[in-house]
Amino acid sequence: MTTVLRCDDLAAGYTKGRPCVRGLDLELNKGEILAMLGPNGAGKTTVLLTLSGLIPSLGGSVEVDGTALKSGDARGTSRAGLVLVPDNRALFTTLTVAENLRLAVSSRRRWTSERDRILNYFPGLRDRLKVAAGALSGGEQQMLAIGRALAQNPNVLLIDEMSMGLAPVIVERLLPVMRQVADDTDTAIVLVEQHVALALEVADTAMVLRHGEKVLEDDADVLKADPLRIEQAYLGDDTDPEGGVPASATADTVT
Ligand SMILES: Nc1ncnc2c1ncn2[C@@H]1O[C@H](COP(=O)(O)OP(=O)(O)OP(=O)(O)O)[C@@H](O)[C@H]1O
Repeated sequence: MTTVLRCDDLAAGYTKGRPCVRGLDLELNKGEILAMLGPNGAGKTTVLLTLSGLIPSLGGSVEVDGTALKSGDARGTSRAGLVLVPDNRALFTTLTVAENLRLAVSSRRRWTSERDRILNYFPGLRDRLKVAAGALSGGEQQMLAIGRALAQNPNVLLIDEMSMGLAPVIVERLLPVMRQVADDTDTAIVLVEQHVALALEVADTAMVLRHGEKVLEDDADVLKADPLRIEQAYLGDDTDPEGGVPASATADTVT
């Protein structure tokens, strides 16, 4: 097992001295999938933005493949092989599918082979290569966003709310592809996901963040067998039903 992503005592947020994520330790091996779970506002997106250098960290350290990342250095982070698929997908909507992919492939020589490798994961895009990204369905756009990230051959792929705006049936199809990618390429994947049960099906480990702190971490199989632990981690001490009790972790969605 080789650790590819490690963060120690990470503090993250938007105002110096007022972190909304605190004391986060995280270790991920090559080819492993971590499901990062938690209620709205727990800090999941903030962690991904910090890991990818899009916002500076407020404390702690992050390493990719043993190399310490500089805080807020998005370019250096991307060079280290850490790639984010943001929740808004950030596609060039007026460019075609092929053009979006082409921009992510660094070598002209490898373009065709890289394109075909990505289309093997997402065969639904094959007939859509000449279509503008903005004209794709939500599921196709997500495939393209992930495909574009894969074209950068990441060591670590961070995917924020892959299922945002997608029907569960599409999510059921996409998540196993991420498992396949991790197995084929040894890419480590952090999945921020609201579809808890589906995420646990493909993940190796899972953690729950709540109010900016890790309140639960275990093997995905162990948590799958004991969904009450996840439910309790989401709830914390908020037992007031008026406050909104989340759906069971056995259900498709916990928000
Ligand atoms: N740009 C911002 N400026 C200031 N505060 C922010 C900003 N974005 C998020 N926050 C705050 O940071 C905290 C964590 O938010 P974050 O979006 O990371 O949570 P999340 O777990 O990803 O939630 P969700 O599941 O709803 O996306 C929240 O209190 C949120 O209001």
